[in-house]
Amino acid sequence: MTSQVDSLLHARWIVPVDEAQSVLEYHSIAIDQGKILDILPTDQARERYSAKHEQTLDDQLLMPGLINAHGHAAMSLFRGLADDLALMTWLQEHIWPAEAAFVSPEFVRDGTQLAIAEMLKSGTTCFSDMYFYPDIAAETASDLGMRAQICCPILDFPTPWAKDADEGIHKAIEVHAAQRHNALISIAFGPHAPYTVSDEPLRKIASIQEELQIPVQMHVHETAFEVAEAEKNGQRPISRLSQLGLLGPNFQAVHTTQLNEEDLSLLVRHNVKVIHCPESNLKLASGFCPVDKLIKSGVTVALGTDGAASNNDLDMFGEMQTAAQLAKAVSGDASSVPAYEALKMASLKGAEALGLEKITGSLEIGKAADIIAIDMSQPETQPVYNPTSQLVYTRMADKVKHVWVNGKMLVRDGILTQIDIEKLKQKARQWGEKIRAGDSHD
Ligand SMILES: CSC[C@H]1O[C@@H](n2cnc3c(O)ncnc32)[C@H](O)[C@@H]1O
Ligand SMILES: [Zn+2]
Repeated sequence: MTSQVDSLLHARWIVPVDEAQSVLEYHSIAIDQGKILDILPTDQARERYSAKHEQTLDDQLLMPGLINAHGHAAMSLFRGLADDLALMTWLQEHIWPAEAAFVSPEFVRDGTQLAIAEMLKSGTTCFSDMYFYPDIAAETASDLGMRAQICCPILDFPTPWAKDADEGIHKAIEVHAAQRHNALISIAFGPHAPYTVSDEPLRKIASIQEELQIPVQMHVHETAFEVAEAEKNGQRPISRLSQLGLLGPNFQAVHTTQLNEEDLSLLVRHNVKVIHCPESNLKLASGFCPVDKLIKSGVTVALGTDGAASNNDLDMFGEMQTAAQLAKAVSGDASSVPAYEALKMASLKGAEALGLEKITGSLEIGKAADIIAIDMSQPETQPVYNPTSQLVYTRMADKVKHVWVNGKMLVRDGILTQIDIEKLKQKARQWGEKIRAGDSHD
């Protein structure tokens, strides 16, 4: 007697991302109702299960979908608008004026779709977003079947979405309530940075997040300039956030390129999650996150691309490679962030950072079927001594063949199943023309 399941995937390799750092050969995954029901040797799977959809993935590797733990999805429409600039010049003289002129619900819908198309095609199945109109971003991700943490933006000054921090907090609570039954979407507070949000709203966020258990994501210690400016007022930002009661296991600190011993011990003591965005830090010359030191101190470090205007792509395989290589350069130790650790940062650690580790981030029985299939047959991946090494140190994003989120196939043979890519590219080109012409909506 065989058990009937929705899908059965037979793979040459499976990298589940587990404690044992397993690499399974000739194993299969049984999927039912969007979840992983079983992982077992293929000969046993053929005896035990029959499936509505059965696929044999010769020369392919199955692994958890990647988790992009920090970004600004709709900024894909600003890709290449302002390059080769330091953070504050880039933000104040180029990005914030462009956002004031062009960001609208339609901009966010189209830009988020463009980002999701790019992320899915390169193997990301879950992303964290911090941008204006988070209600629209949540709806867009959910409609396309993508998993996301949506961080509602909170800044002291007027933005396209809220007139001040108080309104941002109020609207964030509404978005949280509206999305609470959506299995694909989780909502977080997104206070932008210590230099754009004052003490009063931060205290408010600290108390609400504790009560409602809503995560908080924030750019923190991104540059030496940020920390030096804060020190002029007598306190480093991490120390200030600690005093305001914001630091805790639900706090996601993005960047942290500047950490002294006191900062580090606060992050450790409060079990703060760190989100490392190496390519954005390199491009904006922001500094280097001491990843090796953080991991050795027991801090959960996840990976993010940041927005496409500061990266300039949303390729998490590339980010993994950069993270593994940069960690070695920064620590002066070639054994820092070995391949499997980089893989964990882009999957299981990402899920842990976003509080989604019971749902996604690894291939485990009972978790959602958020899975990607990688073509390992190309010349640049031969020979395969160690599949994990190929995944991190060679060019892999273009080898993503299939993608499933919650058991639903969103990419088949490299083609998006839910998105009309030609129509989407046409919309992106139209936005590009409008923005180039400086033709704002008001
Ligand atoms: C709160 S909405 C997001 C806000 O952040 C801006 N942004 C994009 N990238 C960065 C970065 O690396 N550091 C700081 N702020 C960034 C984005 O343009 C929006 O205004
Ligand atoms: Zn960012």
